[in-house]
Amino acid sequence: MIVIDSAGVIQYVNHAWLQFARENGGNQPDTSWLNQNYLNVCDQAAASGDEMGRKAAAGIRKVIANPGEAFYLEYPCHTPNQYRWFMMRITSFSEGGKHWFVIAHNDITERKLAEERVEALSRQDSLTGISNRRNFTFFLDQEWRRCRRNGRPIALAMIDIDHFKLFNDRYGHQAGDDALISVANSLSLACQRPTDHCARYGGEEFIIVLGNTDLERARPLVEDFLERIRELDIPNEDSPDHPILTASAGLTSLVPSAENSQENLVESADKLLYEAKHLGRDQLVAR
Ligand SMILES: Nc1nc2c(ncn2[C@@H]2O[C@H](COP(=O)(O)OP(=O)(O)OP(=O)(O)O)[C@@H](O)[C@H]2O)c(=O)[nH]1
Repeated sequence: MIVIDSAGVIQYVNHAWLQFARENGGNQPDTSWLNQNYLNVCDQAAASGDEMGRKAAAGIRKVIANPGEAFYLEYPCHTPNQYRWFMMRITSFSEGGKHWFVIAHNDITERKLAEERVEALSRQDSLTGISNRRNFTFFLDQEWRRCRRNGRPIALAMIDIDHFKLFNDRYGHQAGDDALISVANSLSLACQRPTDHCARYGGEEFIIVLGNTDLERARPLVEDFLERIRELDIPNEDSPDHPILTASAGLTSLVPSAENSQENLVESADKLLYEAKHLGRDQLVAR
């Protein structure tokens, strides 16, 4: 923590400040902090392209201009081998007819790590560990915009496990969960390009987006996804169609434009999946 005057000149530094400076390679003597202009330090950082330096300087000036206000800034401060986040807090007090400004930096790394863990979990399907529908929507939106900018096609496939109710009824819900995990693993292994993404869309339904891919190129890829599910060789002996776990898929592709939407893409794939189910399951319908 430091205290500055209204010109930005440091009047006081506490023990923790000095210790942090020593531990972080500052080899200046402890007393040299006093009378340094902290605003200048931030301005110099800003001039060398440091965005946080610019924000800090602006925040300090704002509180100096309005001493009743406070300013908070969360900023990363990583070293090559340490992930760190700090929060800078600027408040003021009056003493001897003058305003003084307290600048405190608190280590908030633990909180940031916890927030990042929560954020990652909120994007993940809790059973299978692959993306959930929310994260898929986010990815589709990015990929849609990219393909629209570049005038490139985007393909989308809906894949639904066949007769999964019969599977659950015969082998139990836990075996059903294990089967979903195996299917998810095999689909995510197959989706390796940065422009591809697979997610669990709902119960026994998976969704795959293939950026930069037309129908002709997408078709064999989705056929391969269905083959990978067959190759898992998970018995589904009560299925009236096949004694192993299979899936049906609907696939479509379009070039994003003002005349169509992401919802159109998903709806079309869903309709084609419905057709695949009605044609006898364990197959792809692509159009
Ligand atoms: N074990 C398990 N089962 C699930 C999960 N989510 C959905 N299901 C089951 O998936 C089954 C889906 O049944 P239906 O929608 O009738 O579809 P289906 O039996 O696969 O039939 P078709 O799709 O027409 O081939 C239901 O029995 C759900 O309980 C899950 O997380 N774990």
